[in-house]
Amino acid sequence: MSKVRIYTLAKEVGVENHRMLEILDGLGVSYKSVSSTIEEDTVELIKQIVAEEGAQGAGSGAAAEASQASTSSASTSPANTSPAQPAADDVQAPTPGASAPAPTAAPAPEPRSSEMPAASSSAGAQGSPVSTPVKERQPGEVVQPSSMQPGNPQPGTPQPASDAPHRAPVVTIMGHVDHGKTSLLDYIRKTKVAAGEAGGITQHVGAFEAQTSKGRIVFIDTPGHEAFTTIRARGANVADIAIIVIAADDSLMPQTREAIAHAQAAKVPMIIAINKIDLAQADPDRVKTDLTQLNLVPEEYGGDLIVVPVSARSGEGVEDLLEYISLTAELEDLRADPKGEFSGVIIEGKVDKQAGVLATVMVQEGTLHIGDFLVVGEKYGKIKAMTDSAGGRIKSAGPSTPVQVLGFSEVPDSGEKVRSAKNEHAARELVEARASDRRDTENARVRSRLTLEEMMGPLGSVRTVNLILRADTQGSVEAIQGILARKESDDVKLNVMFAGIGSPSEADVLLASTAEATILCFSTTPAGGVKKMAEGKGVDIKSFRIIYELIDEVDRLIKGTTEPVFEEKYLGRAEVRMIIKHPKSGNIAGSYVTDGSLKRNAKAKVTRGKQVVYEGTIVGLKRFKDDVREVQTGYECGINVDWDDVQVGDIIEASEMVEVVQA
Ligand SMILES: Nc1nc2c(ncn2[C@@H]2O[C@H](COP(=O)(O)OP(=O)(O)OP(=O)(O)O)[C@@H](O)[C@H]2O)c(=O)[nH]1
Repeated sequence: MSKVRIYTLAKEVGVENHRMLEILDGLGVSYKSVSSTIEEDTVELIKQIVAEEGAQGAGSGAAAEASQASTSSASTSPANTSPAQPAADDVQAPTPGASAPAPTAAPAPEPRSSEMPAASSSAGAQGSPVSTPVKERQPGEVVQPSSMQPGNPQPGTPQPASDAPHRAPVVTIMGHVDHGKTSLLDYIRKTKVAAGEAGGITQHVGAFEAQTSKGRIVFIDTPGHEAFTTIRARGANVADIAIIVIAADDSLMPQTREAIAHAQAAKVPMIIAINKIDLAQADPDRVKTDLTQLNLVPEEYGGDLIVVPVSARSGEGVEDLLEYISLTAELEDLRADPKGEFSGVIIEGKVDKQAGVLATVMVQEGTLHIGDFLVVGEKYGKIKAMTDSAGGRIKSAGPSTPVQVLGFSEVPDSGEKVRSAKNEHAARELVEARASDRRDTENARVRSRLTLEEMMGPLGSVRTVNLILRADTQGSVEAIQGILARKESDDVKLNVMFAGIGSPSEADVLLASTAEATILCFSTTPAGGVKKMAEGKGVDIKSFRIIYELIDEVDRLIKGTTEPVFEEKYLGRAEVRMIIKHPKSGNIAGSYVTDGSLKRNAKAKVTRGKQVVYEGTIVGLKRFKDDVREVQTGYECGINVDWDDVQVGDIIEASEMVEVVQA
C-alpha cells in the first residue's frame, strides 16, 4: 500500500496545506509536518471529505475556490474572508448522523485551536529541525478564523492581534565558503553581485526582497566565511527560515555543521539546498547520507528534512526551492500587524562618506515612517530618509521589509533591537533610562567581582599584543573580534584597545604609539594625513580587503613578528668555461652547472680561487638562444650576472631568499 505526502495530496485535491492539516487534525491523524506521509485509506477518506466540501460549497459561492485564496493576502479587513474559513464552515455543516465521513469530519473545527499546539509539541519532541513548521501558537492565534468560535466577533468588529495579516518570510542562506550562497541569491534576484565582491567573498550582511512566483520573500545575504560567524548567528535570529547550502561535490564541511547548529539553536526550520548538481562530480546522495549522520534525515529516507537539489548556475531546482520556502512559510503562519507598535532589528550599520550614518533595519512589527524617532540601545535618531533594498526612496515600510535608514548620529550595533518613540523627548528619556540601568549594573559588577588580575592586569608572563581595529561596518568589526577571540592562547593575549567603524583617526595613531599597538583596517584605509602621522610615530597601519590576509597578519602578530623573516637558501653552482661577448648585455659567462640548479633572478656570488670577487643577481639565463628560468646540474648555459669582469674558471654560486616559517 503506497503512502502519499500531505502536500502532494493537498495539491492533488486542490486545497491548501493548512486546510489539509485541519482535516487531518479532525480525523485524529498524527503528522509531523506537511511533508509527512499518510496511509492510502486516509487518503481516500480525505478525498471524500474534500469532494463533499466542494459539493456543499458550490451552492454557497465555491468554498473550495475560496479556500485556495492565498494565505499571504495582506488584507486584514474583517470582512475579508480568511482562507480556511469557507471550507471549515462546510466541514462543520454536516449534522451528526449524516453519511460516511461527516461524523469524523464534523468535530474538526472545534478542537482545532487546542489541537494545533498539541501537534506542534509532538513535532517538537522529535527534535527534527523541519518538524517545527506547525509552531506553537498563542490561544486564539490559529489559522482557524475566529468567527468560527462560538460567541466570536462578527465581521466589522475590531480584530484581535492574532488575525494580523500574513507577512513575507525572512530567509537566511547559510553554508560553507564557496558552496554557492551568493550565486544562489544571484540567481534568485537575477542580478550579479558575486563578481563585484572583494576576493569573491561576501563581506557584509545585506538583505533584499525578491518577488518570486510564490510571492514576496525577503532574503538576508549572510556571509559564508568562518570569520563572520557572529553575523551569521545573528542572521539566523532575524530569519524565519534557514536555507543551508551544501555543494554536491563537497558535502558537509565545518561551516555547514556550524550553520546547521545555528539554525537549530535559533529554532528556525531549515531547508537543505544541495547546490552545484550540474557538476559531473556532484554526488547528492552522499550529501543526504552525510546528513543522516547528524540525525537529519531527508524526506526521501523517511525523515522530515526537506532537501532540494539545485544548481545556482543553470537554475535547475530553484523554483522548487522557492516553493518549499513558501510552503514552510505558510505553515509557520507568519503574521505581523502593520498598524501595531513598531519593532525591528538592526541588520547592518555603517558610515557612508557622503550620506553619513546608515543603518539597515528589518521591520518586524508595525510600520516605519519618515520622521519617526527610533531608539537602538543607548542611541536614538529621527528618520530623515529611507531606501528600500533596491535603493528606491520610500516613505514608509511595513513588516518583513528591510530598509536603510538615514538619521542616526552614531552607528547602531547590528543585531540590536529597534524601538520607536513618540517624540524626541520620549526617545531621549528611554535612552537615558537605559544608560542609567547599564551604569548601575556595571557598578554592581565592579563592586562584587573585580579580581586583582582584572585590576592589575595579567600576573603571569603572558605576552599582550595591542591592537586597534577599524572596519567599514559594525558587522565586520564584530567578525574580526570573533576571530581574535578564538586566536588567543594562554601565552598570548590579544588586547583590542579600540574597535571602530570608518578610517583610522589621528587619535588612533596617538593611542597606538603610546601603547605600541598595531592598527588593523578592514575595507578601510587611512587618510593621507593620518598615514603620514603614523609613519612619523612608527605606528603600523595595515589595511586589508580580504579577510584571509587579515587572519594571516593576526597570526604573524601572535607569533611575535610583524614582518616575515627571510633566510638565504643555497641553490647550486656553475663553473665558467668561456666568456661570450654580447653587444647589448655585456659579458656572458658560458658555464656548466656542477651542482643543484641556477635560477633567473637568484642572488649570484662569484668566487675566484678562494676569494669572493663579485655579488649580484643572475639577470639573464640562456640555454642556447632561449631565455630560461632554471638550469639543472649537468647542463651548459649562458649566465649574465650584470658584471663584465667575470673570467673563465670562476665559480658562480646561486642562492635565493625564502621566508622562514616561525614555530
Ligand atoms: N558549477 C557550478 N558552480 C557554482 C554553482 N554555484 C556556485 N558555483 C561556483 O562556486 C563558486 C563559489 O560560489 P559563491 O556563490 O561565491 O559561493 P559563496 O558560498 O557565496 O561563497 P562566499 O561568499 O565566499 O562564502 C563560484 O565560482 C561559483 O561560480 C553551481 O550551481 N554550479
